[in-house]
Amino acid sequence: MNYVALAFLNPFGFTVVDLGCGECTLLKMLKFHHEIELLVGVDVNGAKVKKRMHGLAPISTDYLEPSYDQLCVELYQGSVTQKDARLKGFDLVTSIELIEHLTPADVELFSEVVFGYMTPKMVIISTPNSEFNIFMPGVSCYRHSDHKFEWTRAEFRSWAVKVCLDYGYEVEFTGVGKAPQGQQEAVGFCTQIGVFYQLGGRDCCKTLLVNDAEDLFSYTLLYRVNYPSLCDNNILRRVLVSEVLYGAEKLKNRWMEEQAGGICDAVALDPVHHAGEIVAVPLDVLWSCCPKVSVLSGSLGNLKHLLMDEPNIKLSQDSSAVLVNHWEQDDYNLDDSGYPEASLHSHRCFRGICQCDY
Ligand SMILES: C[S@@+](CC[C@H](N)C(=O)[O-])C[C@H]1O[C@@H](n2cnc3c(N)ncnc32)[C@H](O)[C@@H]1O
Ligand SMILES: [Mg+2]
Repeated sequence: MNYVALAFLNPFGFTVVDLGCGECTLLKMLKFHHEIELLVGVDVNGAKVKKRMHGLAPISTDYLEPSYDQLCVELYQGSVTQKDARLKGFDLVTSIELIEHLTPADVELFSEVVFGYMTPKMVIISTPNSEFNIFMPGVSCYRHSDHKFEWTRAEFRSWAVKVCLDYGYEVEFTGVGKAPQGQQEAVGFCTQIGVFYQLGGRDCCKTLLVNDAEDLFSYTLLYRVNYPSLCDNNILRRVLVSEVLYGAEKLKNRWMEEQAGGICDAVALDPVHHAGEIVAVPLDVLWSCCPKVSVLSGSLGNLKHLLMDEPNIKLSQDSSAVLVNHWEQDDYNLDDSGYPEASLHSHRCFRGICQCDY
């Protein structure tokens, strides 16, 4: 799929269904297209889907470094000859090497379900081109024992043109797998592909009129997963908190290095003297020194607001600074309100980062 084709679709998050998804090979490739927000697979053979569906689960980096992309993957067991209301109105339906496995009567139902009921903006259908079989050693009839037919280019074209007339689409033909030199025009591609575009919106043509009472959920949901996304407020907070803690720790370490190498050598290196001390890293310093923190929070005000009720972050009483332990410790000494008291002796400062004795 190229970006020109995608540009024809909804720019605010695409929805794609792969009919006859089998082992989810196409879905596994499509999940890397950032534009796609809902990716659905349907196959009549549920066992086949179940065997491979976990390959569509998010991996550890999706959780550790989530992006703003949103993606939900759903897999269903069901037949393309039956309607399911959850599959209506998608941007794109793909059907790769499926229709030749259907009886002619089921191809009719497929056309009605896909173009008349699901009414996607775009449909991509691939099927073998029987004219190419002369180049396939050992193929005397069909390429696969389960094929109910294999069409010539003219037969595919005739079916596709009828579908367009019936349901208000236009079609372009292409393919993959070139014939030997000089014979491409006479024979065509190994696999022929029709790319169908819906004409003039969903209301202009013979779409099947289905009212809500008739809407069906005939497919069985096998798998559903939401990828972690920074659009989810809980995930945004989790990532922001870890960036704040990381940034504050780094700034504190820089400050300690400065202390150790400069004026307060003896003091800074004496762990006993500093036990229980806390370093205050001002939010505005974090904001300007940690690009990820500023990008994730959007503004200094937001940063303050987002951290205020965060149990894993200790803020100073006026919420202007993050408090981190001077030395690696398990706990701070907190007062009754849960925060260190504000009797700050800011006797050692570096870029606004202060060591405070509580
Ligand atoms: C040749 S495989 C193609 C699989 C996949 N599209 C690919 O290209 O790797 C055909 C798939 O269509 C599925 N299939 C056959 N009849 C179907 C039907 N009526 N509804 C949904 N899927 C069907 C089969 O179970 C099989 O997984
Ligand atoms: Mg096939």
